[in-house]
This record gives sequence, structure tokens and C-alpha cells, in this order.
Amino acid sequence: MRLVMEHLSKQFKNKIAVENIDTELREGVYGFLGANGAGKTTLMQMICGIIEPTAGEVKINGENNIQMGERFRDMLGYLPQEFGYTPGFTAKDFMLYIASIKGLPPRFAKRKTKELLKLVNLEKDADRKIRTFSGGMKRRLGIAQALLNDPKILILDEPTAGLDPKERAYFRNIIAEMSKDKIIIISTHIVSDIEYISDQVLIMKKGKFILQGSAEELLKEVKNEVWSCRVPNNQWSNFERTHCVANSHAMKEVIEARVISVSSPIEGAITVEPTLEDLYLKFFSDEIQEEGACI
Ligand SMILES: Nc1ncnc2c1ncn2[C@@H]1O[C@H](COP(=O)(O)OP(=O)(O)OP(=O)(O)O)[C@@H](O)[C@H]1O
Repeated sequence: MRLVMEHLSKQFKNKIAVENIDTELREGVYGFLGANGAGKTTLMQMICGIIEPTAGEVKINGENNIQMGERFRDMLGYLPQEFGYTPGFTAKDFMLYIASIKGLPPRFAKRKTKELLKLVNLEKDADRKIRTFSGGMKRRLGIAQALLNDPKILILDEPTAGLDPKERAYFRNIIAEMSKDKIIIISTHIVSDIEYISDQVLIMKKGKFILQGSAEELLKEVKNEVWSCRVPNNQWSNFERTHCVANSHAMKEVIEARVISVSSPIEGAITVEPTLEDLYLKFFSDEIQEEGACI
């Protein structure tokens, strides 16, 4: 299967949310990584056919997604960022309700509901009302409903928002298990969610993909630019203001810091193995702070 974005753009009045994106996705897991407002949700909504592009198009095996209509919806599973749960429904009733909207046969829907609630670890909570669910449980239910029609294209917008570390790990395992025959797109600004499960990471900034590749390939972008160093206490405030500090740890007379910098930030600094988090900071620190930005 081929999902192609061709010159894809979306403009809202005078705001360009997505700008001229050209890329091709095949089966596998794709992580869209970007700061808030980068354009991830808008792009996902265009892929899902929920909003129309201002220019360009999305093609599935050569066919326009919107023109495909029902045939496209049959192969799509989507978890929006803000999902409207019906608080008075039980998890099971909610799944059956979504299944009926998707037009799935009742017997198939019943079997699939059972199977998916088990997959997302809500089997024991199937008959509990959603209003009694934690945020993480609701998110897992959201993932389950997106899988009801055995989608070939699965789009999850911020699927791990509100999940605790254990639930995040569980989520990563679920995705890894089903990635073989699907195109799975996950958007997030949480690097660790996609670092280990994405075949490709696409870094989105101001409506464009500025980098695309496997985590390994992308890490080359920050090779020899991540440093471990010790900064004397009396120099720290100036140092922190003028450098891109990934993290720091106060010791007795010095602050030990991890810094992203093209050249050695201070005498005695040594380069260390970069992580995707460092890469993210390199490209987005300018949106977090003006001074000390890495690019
Ligand atoms: N319906 C709309 N009308 C006007 N501007 C919009 C609309 N939807 C999105 N935008 C703007 O387009 C830009 C991209 O928004 P989008 O929600 O796609 O980003 P995002 O990367 O998903 O961020 P977040 O994670 O915060 O949702 C933002 O500046 C946003 O304010």
C-alpha cells in the first residue's frame, strides 16, 4: 500500500498550517514529531479526509482519499486528539456503538469488541461506565475503537496524552505488534513515545517536514553536538542563558550539564551519545526560549 502526500497544503485565513508537503508512506510506523502548533493535527485530518487541502492531495494507491469515500473510510482507523466519549455508556456499549456507525456486522462487532478490549487491557472494565474511567483508560478505549474495522491505515493523534509510564510502555508494545501490515501514523511531541517504535520519524516545524528518516539516521544530525560538561556555580546563570541545556544536575561547586552545541561549550566538555530528545531540542529550543537556542 502507498499513501502519498502530494504538494499538500492547508491555509486557514492568513495562517499556513501545512505547507507543500511531499512524501510517500508504506507499511510501517511513522512518528510525526513537532511542537504544539507545528501542523500535525491539520495534516492528519487531511490524510483522514476530514478537512480538504487548500492545495495538493492525499492519494491511496494512486486514488484521491476524499474521492474514494466509503472505500477509504473502510480502511481507516482514527483516534482524534479530542475524542468525544459518551460518559453514560459502558466501554463495551461504546465499542458496539462505534462499530454500528462504522457499519460493521453485529456478530463481527461483538467478537472484535471483546478481542480489542482485551488487547488494550480493558477486558475487566468492559461493563464499567466510561465516566468512571481514568484519562489513560479513556485513551486506551480510544485506541481500541480506532481498530474496530481492522484498518490498513491507523492514525493516532497524541495517543499517549494522559497515559502514565506503564501505560505508555504498554501502548508501545501494542503498536509494535500490529505494525507489519499497516501504515501507522502517530503524532506526538513526546519523543520517547516514538523513538523506539517508529520505522521513520518525521520532524514537523511550521507546517513542513524539516527532517525525515529512521531514528538512527536522524541522530547523525546531532552527532558530536551533544556535550557533557561541568560549569562553575558562579558562571551558571550566564551559561544557562546562552546555551541550549538539555538537563543539569547541581553538585557541590559545579553544575553538571548536558548541552547541545556545535562547538565545545566550555573547557573540559566531552561529547556524548545523542538521543532523539537532544535532536528535538536542537530544532525546537528556539520555540521554547529565544536566547540559548541551538540553531
Ligand atoms: N480551524 C482553524 N482555524 C484557524 N487556524 C487553525 C485552525 N486549525 C489549526 N489552526 C492553526 O494552524 C496551526 C497548526 O495547528 P495544528 O493543530 O495542526 O498543530 P499541531 O501540531 O497539531 O499542534 P497541537 O499538538 O497543539 O494540536 C496552528 O497555528 C493553529 O493555530
